[in-house]
Amino acid sequence: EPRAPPEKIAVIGAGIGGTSAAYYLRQKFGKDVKIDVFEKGKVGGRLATLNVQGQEFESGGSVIHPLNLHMKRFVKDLGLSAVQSPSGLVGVYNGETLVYEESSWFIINMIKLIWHYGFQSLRMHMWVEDILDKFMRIYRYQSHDYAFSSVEKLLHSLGGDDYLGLFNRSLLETLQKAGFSEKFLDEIITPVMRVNYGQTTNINGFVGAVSMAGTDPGLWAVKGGNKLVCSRLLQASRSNLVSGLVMSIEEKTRTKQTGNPSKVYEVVYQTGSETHSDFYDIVLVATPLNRKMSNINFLNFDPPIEEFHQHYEPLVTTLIKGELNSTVFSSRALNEFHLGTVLTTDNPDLFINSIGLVSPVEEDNNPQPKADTAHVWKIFSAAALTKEQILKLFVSYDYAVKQSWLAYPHYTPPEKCPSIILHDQLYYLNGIEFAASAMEMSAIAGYNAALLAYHRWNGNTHMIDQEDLYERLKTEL
Ligand SMILES: Cc1cc2nc3c(=O)[nH]c(=O)nc-3n(C[C@H](O)[C@H](O)[C@H](O)COP(=O)(O)OP(=O)(O)OC[C@H]3O[C@@H](n4cnc5c(N)ncnc54)[C@H](O)[C@@H]3O)c2cc1C
Ligand SMILES: CC(C)=CCC/C(C)=C/CC/C(C)=C/CSC[C@H](N)C(=O)O
Repeated sequence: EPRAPPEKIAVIGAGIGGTSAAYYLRQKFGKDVKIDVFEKGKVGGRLATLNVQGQEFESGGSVIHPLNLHMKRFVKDLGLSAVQSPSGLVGVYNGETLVYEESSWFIINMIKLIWHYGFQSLRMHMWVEDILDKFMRIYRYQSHDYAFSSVEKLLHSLGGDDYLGLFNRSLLETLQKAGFSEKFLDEIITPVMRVNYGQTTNINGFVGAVSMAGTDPGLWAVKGGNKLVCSRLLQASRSNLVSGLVMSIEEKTRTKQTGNPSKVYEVVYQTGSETHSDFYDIVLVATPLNRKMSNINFLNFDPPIEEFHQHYEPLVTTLIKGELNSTVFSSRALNEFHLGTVLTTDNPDLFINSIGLVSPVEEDNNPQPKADTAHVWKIFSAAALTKEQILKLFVSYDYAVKQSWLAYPHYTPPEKCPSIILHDQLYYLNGIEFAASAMEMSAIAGYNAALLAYHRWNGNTHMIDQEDLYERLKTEL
């Protein structure tokens, strides 16, 4: 006999991971299960906007890849629309000069790249494309309802030992072995890792490839703000949003109406100054587990659930409306400075990772730097900028606003991804960020956790951790 569906499920965290999990849990478990989504801050989590003089700008997760199929589907199915992300010209600054500068002419760019770096740029493109090609297999597995019990097994199913090897070695090691030159790594690859992950080529090769994919053409964002996906997913999942801080989760035995004792989880949470608790059959934790970010205590588990000491990289997003001092980066005045983004090399004297022109979340255009005009620039830096630092970068500015993040894991390969299954019916989504942190990765983790919870609840072991899925599904329609 099929097992009765669970009565209540808790999801902790209303970022893209938690809200996509709630959406897929509803699809799998049906209309009767009660789903509570706990959120201590704002729905969206690391998808957020900041207001600059009446207009909203992305301050967290901003760009989405054209092949991020879950994000694409959410936008379509939830009645949202997409806008193209700014794709202005990019330069690379090393603290003294621009070591690389894009031109608006495709052919000139090609000649420049070949002149400086031979065919390494083309080889890099092919390397990323091959990794993305294999990455796309996850969509086929998930559309056939297959789930994975660990991030390592998921990665292995995409491309075997080579794929897992990418995760276990640094990007530097992988690219050096593949024959890429020091100059190319320092001047092109490191600046991309700095803008996207605030780190160097010491990150793992998989997140390195994801980061390079973040420079592909056709990047997009959600009109009105990426965080709208989270609120729409919550609505569509018909979950109950609990605005509160989860403090602890404890396994308890409860006698249900049927008279049989069953294992449940007691979730203790705080709303304002009040403490409450509730019981759940299944719990999904959709926030990084560490003291600084979530501080959830797992009580009385046998064996105990390990303490998480996952270090997340501090990062500050600063939005400034002002007139850029282009002479910081080149001898040219602003009316001859056509770069929309300046990336930086790994120079300890530099106090920013990147600076780029941005558009409001409602707009679908490419801002161009113009002389005597104040534009909104987004700066990523490891620490908050001082007024003196801002005045080095801008001739003048009207408005500045900042948001501090613990943004993404500090990657130190080789490392083990935290388990997805923490206990019998207790799941953890954010271990996937140790492979790579991106919106689509959290959406994949949300879907995977919903499938895993469903199959484990119903004893469908044949739908979990299947080997050779790619070969097996090749012949299926
Ligand atoms: C500055 C920045 C730029 C980025 N740019 C991009 C980009 O361009 N493209 C891209 O794809 N990705 C980008 N990312 C990464 C992307 O934003 C994240 O990978 C993704 O949003 C993570 O989503 P999540 O739901 O897993 O976690 P989160 O968004 O962190 O959600 C977790 C939620 O849980 C809540 N929570 C935590 N503890 C508790 C508790 N005890 N009780 C209740 N609630 C709790 C938090 O408040 C939070 O809302 C960027 C990230 C940052 C910070
Ligand atoms: C998950 C896959 C296959 C692809 C995602 C590619 C992608 C969009 C990578 C970007 C990841 C990231 C963390 C970017 C941070 S900064 C983004 C942007 N440059 C900005 O200026 O805000």
